[in-house]
Amino acid sequence: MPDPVIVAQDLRKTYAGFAAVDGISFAVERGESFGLLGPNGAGKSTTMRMVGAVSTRTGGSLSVLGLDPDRHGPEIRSQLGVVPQSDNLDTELRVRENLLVYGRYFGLPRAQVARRADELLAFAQLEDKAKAKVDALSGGMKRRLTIARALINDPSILLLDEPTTGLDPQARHILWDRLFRLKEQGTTLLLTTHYMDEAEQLCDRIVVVDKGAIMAEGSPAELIRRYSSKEVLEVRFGSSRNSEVAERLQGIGDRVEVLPDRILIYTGNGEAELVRLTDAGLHPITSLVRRSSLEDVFLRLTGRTLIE
Ligand SMILES: Nc1ncnc2c1ncn2[C@@H]1O[C@H](COP(=O)(O)OP(=O)(O)OP(=O)(O)O)[C@@H](O)[C@H]1O
Repeated sequence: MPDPVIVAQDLRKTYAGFAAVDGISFAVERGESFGLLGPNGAGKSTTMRMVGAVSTRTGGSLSVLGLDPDRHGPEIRSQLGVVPQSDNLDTELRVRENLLVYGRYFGLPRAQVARRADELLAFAQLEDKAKAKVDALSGGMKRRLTIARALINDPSILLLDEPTTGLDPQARHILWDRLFRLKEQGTTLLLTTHYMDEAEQLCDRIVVVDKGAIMAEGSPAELIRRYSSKEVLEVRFGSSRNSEVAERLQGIGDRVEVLPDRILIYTGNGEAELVRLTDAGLHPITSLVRRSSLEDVFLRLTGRTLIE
């Protein structure tokens, strides 16, 4: 049963005649993780600002939790959590104090905010940093604190603008893990990213955005199936045979990579290569998967790469 909590129809935002968002439509279902994927300047942040009721639209319609953000800003903002692109934490305050002060902006009772702050410090894995200065935190910790702060009012929807930009791989993985946890708890996530791996890891569905318009929509797997031209066949023959088999793969695929437990065949046409493998007597294949990338989907749709 569809239960959309954010619905945009032909949504537009122009700045002095320039269309930053040029008629986009999408619906985010309750509890799903939905991504706006696109390069710099695509219109992702502008869309997020309209959803978050901090910027008004120029045209089209938008509904967030059944309300129009242009008319019901305060009600919507009280039910959302917002994680902006750059952390705007109060560096004069300590870690826990940041949560307490933010909670009071929402007019929540002091005892409730204190209880929630402790829960969120645990959630963000920052319990031992409660009294630390914000400046003493790593980039990943600051992001987690920003997310914790956005959750102080127990929002049903969390908006995240480029949540892991600038973080190292380990910090990104910790953050993803926290976002998975939120999703498990039923929070709807709307996030922007220009990282394909992030979209693949985190999002149930994505829209690919470029120059203010939607180029494609679907689950990462659907988009890859529909638009990607490159494929990687991951073939397992049984590890003892890998080196023997590798010698017989000359001329198959564009490139062959032999790993201890499997062989990866990079190719433009997986079906054709499978037939060739079988014709070459290379079986039994114990398992086979096709993998491809959203990077390739984007390139195919726009003729450009995501990070330029
Ligand atoms: N306040 C503004 N005034 C004028 N132009 C703006 C304003 N805000 C955004 N734009 C323009 O609108 C376009 C979309 O910007 P937006 O920040 O939404 O892109 P984005 O996809 O979020 O990119 P990034 O990944 O860099 O944040 C850009 O060309 C930008 O320069």
